[in-house]
Amino acid sequence: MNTSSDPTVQPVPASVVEQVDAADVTLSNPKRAVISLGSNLGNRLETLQGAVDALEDTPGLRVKAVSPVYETEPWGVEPGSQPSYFNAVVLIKTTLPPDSLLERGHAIEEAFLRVRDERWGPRTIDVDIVAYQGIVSDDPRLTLPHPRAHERAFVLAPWYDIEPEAEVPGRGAVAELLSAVGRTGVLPRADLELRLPE
Ligand SMILES: Nc1ncnc2c1ncn2[C@@H]1O[C@H](COP(=O)(O)OP(=O)(O)OP(=O)(O)O)[C@@H](O)[C@H]1O
Ligand SMILES: Nc1nc2c(c(=O)[nH]1)N=C(CO)CN2
Repeated sequence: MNTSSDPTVQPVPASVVEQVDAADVTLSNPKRAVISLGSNLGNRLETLQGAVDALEDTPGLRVKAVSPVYETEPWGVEPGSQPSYFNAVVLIKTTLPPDSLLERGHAIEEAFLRVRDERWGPRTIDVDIVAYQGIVSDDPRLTLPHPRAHERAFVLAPWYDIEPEAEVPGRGAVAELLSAVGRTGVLPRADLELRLPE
């Protein structure tokens, strides 16, 4: 049937076509991104798994790899002032642009009742965008790569496990950055595991 001559078939507006494409990463040119997850309040493992599942449930986003879980000393605060963190890194493919991915990360944090009060305060969940494709940007709303990722063993160690050849754009190889910062206070928890959503 020639639909263009059928008055009952309406042409699909371009904006709708774009939405449909954005809803399925298999349809259009997905980008790679690296997400860091951290939790030091409540049931830390359950929360990390919930965040992985929530990422996978996002239209236009697929989780491609999930790192081992690390138990880590709180970084950037007085030693002993906070519970230890569970940290993991997730590799995704997505058709969401960076600002929508950031928004989705904030929505996941809200869903897990993250309270924002003090800087680097304890939290049920932290969702950081470590890198998005090779983009380098110093926009404070979304700095890429994450401005402190290259100095955080709790990001570099799990990322290295699932992508040993990875680079932090503009900073160098994850392997070398990890050697430079060391693994002190970052312990693999081989007894724990996050599931890669099916
Ligand atoms: N790459 C990024 N990933 C996530 N948030 C970012 C990024 N770059 C800038 N931001 C901005 O940082 C703001 C504060 O984020 P957040 O409260 O998660 O910081 P934090 O986790 O306490 O500290 P840190 O940024 O050192 O990890 C966010 O509202 C966001 O706009
Ligand atoms: N070990 C550890 N320390 C932190 C973490 C984190 O995820 N793990 N996140 C912070 C703010 O993003 C500050 N300090």
